[in-house]
Amino acid sequence: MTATTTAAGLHLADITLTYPDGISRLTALDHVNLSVPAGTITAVVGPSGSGKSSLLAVAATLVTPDAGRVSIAGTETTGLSRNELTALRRTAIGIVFQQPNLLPSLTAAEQLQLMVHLDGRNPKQARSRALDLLDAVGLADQADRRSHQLSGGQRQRINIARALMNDPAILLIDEPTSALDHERGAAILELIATLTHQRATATVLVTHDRSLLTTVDAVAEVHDGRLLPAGK
Ligand SMILES: Nc1ncnc2c1ncn2[C@@H]1O[C@H](COP(=O)(O)OP(=O)(O)OP(=O)(O)O)[C@@H](O)[C@H]1O
Repeated sequence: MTATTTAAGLHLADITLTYPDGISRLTALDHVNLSVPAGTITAVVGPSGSGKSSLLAVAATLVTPDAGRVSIAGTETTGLSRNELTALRRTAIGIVFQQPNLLPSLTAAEQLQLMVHLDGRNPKQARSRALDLLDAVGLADQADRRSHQLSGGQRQRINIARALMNDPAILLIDEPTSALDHERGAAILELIATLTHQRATATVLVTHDRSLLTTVDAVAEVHDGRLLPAGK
């Protein structure tokens, strides 16, 4: 791996995160190190309450850890202002939440175009980019349908396409298959792997479904806030 590739990915170094817990504090992440090179996908697995969502929130720069460093596509986030972090999230990080949260009044293409409008950028190319991405997730023929006319799997594909609208270097995905049956879940995982390799994103995927882990490049197992040695 070259130094450039290392810088281009997502790097968490010696992360500790605690939450207030009565008179003491609960350690949610305990000296966690995780490196995800560009163009690869790492699955984060572990029991309920082990720290998976906390790890995703730190990687997304939504939560500041007590200690440790987060590097996003070559940018060290320590010391950045709130505005700088917001800008970094908009340009470099795509987040796919468990629930698609699509707006009922918008068509599939508009759900994606909205990302560009919200960002205050020129919307001229938004439509063609939205159509390209819908094509990439296998929904080219659904661009003008509204969310209630789509299946759960199709909505999750839109959710993923939407996270890619700003061409992020880092893609963070929380339980994308929890609402789907095994076959549709496997298809979504295949899609995420393909997009990760094609678009060279550093992808982190939180999942409970270990049967889907054959599709990923690395598995990070979290127990009580600690990362077990990397495996696959
Ligand atoms: N905002 C918070 N305040 C206090 N404690 C929290 C907070 N968020 C999470 N925790 C605690 O931190 C630990 C890790 O939680 P986290 O949500 O990261 O686990 P998880 O592995 O994502 O769990 P699940 O699979 O159930 O979603 C748990 O003990 C949880 O109770």
